[in-house]
Amino acid sequence: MSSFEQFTLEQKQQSFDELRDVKQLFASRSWFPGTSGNLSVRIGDFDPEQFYFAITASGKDKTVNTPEDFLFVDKHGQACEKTNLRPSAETLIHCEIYRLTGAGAIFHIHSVFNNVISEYFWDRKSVPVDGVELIKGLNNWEEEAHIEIPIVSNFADISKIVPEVTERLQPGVPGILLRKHGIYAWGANAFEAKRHIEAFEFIFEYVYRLELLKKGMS
Ligand SMILES: CSCCC(=O)C(=O)COP(=O)(O)O
Ligand SMILES: [Zn+2]
Repeated sequence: MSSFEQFTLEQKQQSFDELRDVKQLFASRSWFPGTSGNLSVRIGDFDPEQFYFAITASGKDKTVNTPEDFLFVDKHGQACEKTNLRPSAETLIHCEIYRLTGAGAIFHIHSVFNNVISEYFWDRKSVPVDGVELIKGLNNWEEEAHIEIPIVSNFADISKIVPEVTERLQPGVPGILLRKHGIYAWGANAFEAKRHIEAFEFIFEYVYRLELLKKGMS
């Protein structure tokens, strides 16, 4: 079984650099209101028995860069190195998504569109999406694809959200909505996770505007 000590300083710095680039880009899009959101990238190969990832520290203003923005945790969400930083309060959700999918990166943002849509479709526990071109951004190339984006409960106690994530993850849908909270999207690497979160946000705005038009409320 691998241990965290195998990773070089350069490898660790590369993970932090990757997170910093995504953090800056998402901040420029106002995707981290009120210190919300968290980002992680896995380091090394995926082994369900043991894996490690870099994650944003909890409660930080993600629109600014400091030398203390990220830390490494193991598959249980425990810090790998001595640090005063606390990993994201939502680290356990990242741990579970890595365990279930073997993803290489997981990004979480709060937006008005993802919050409104999660509440609007809460009764059916998923967001139906029909034939929108940007579904291809989720790597689904089917003609007129139909997808259902799962919505799970939001609890202050994050450990209570995890079993719903386990139960509701949809094969072929690299994201999950937390009710009135935000979207988690993941991919094989940071490039793919970014593409997925962008596709989801486009889809949420599309669905929102279409529902308004249907009601004659544009
Ligand atoms: C003020 S946002 C509430 C917490 C949250 O939903 C979030 O995404 C940020 O939490 P973190 O501990 O990762 O800073
Ligand atoms: Zn959140």
